Amino acid sequence: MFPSLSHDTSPDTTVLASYGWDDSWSALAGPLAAPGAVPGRVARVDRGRVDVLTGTGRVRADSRPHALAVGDWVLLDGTSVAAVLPRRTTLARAATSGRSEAQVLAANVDTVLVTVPAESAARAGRVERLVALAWESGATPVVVVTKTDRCPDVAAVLEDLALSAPGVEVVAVSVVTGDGVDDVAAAARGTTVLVGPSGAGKSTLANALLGDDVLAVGEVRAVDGKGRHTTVHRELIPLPTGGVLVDTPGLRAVGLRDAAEGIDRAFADVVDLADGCRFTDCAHESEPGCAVRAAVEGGELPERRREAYRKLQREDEWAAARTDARLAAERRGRWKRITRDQRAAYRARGR
Ligand SMILES: Nc1nc2c(ncn2[C@@H]2O[C@H](COP(=O)(O)OP(=O)(O)OP(=O)(O)O)[C@@H](O)[C@H]2O)c(=O)[nH]1
Ligand SMILES: [Zn+2]
Repeated sequence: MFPSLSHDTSPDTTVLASYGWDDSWSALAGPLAAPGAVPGRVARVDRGRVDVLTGTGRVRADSRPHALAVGDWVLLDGTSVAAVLPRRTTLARAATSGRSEAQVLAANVDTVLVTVPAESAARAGRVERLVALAWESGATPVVVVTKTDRCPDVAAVLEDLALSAPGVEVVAVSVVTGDGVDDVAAAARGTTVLVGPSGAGKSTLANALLGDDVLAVGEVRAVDGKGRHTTVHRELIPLPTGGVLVDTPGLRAVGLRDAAEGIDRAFADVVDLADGCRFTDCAHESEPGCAVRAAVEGGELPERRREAYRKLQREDEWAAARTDARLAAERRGRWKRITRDQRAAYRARGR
């Protein structure tokens, strides 16, 4: 009933596959399917409405009551979302502007390309934060050093970053010379997002990855289901080298939230050392028998790594406390309502 890749090579399936549809999505969709349901991927989210890319074109659909994100796979019943397939990964950040919930930036992302301009790569703090965010989401981070044409000693930058992102692939690219564009394309496995500070070269790199399909920044040519070229917003774009690029605005500065595991993975070197601390809840500040501080003093661990780890942990704990405070306030509110309702019921009975 659903386009399955191994058995069906119709144009619809080919188009759907270019958005990332595969046999495992098809298997997940099966049990949720009502007759006539059409699978598609969310490319754009507005209030209560979504743009869904299906095998036969773009459909504007009513998403209520689902809370959808770019990258979600859904089943459409006409122009309404009948079902949402379970997410493989969820890229979320702490919401800004005083709200304490997380904000889902994209769903089902496989690869997070963390861009850092070669000239400012020494400020690795941002890289560490974004690598932690990527690990936490369930995706695989790749560090991309951009604008290498402007940097006299790329090798030193790469060496430095390897310390800031242990176990993470690091690639170097210059869109000016073209060096490394193929490496980035190869690293962009599955559904990919580009994250990093403003001016890091994300849009330029996206255009380079998209090759000839590019019209201008903000617009690309895409082939619709009928084989026509149409201009679409660049939210979810098939890459000519395979994979899909998701453009998520607002992925420059991110706050971490509920990201303890992601942080630990991004700081695997520090966590390894922490196994040797005397206290299991050691904060690596002034506790006796701290193996992390001993490693810093012995020159095995850069002090900035210890500091960066603590900083992200504190931030994450603070976000968690804020969430707890909100939940507590909600509980209080609910309790007030319950007692008020009870009193009202009591009075009503007494009459
Ligand atoms: N020298 C050099 N300049 C580059 C390279 N890639 C991008 N740039 C320039 O860097 C500037 C910023 O590039 P963008 O692609 O707009 O950066 P961005 O990360 O998308 O920035 P935001 O949209 O603000 O997040 C532009 O002037 C680009 O032309 C490169 O490989 N080498
Ligand atoms: Zn310690």
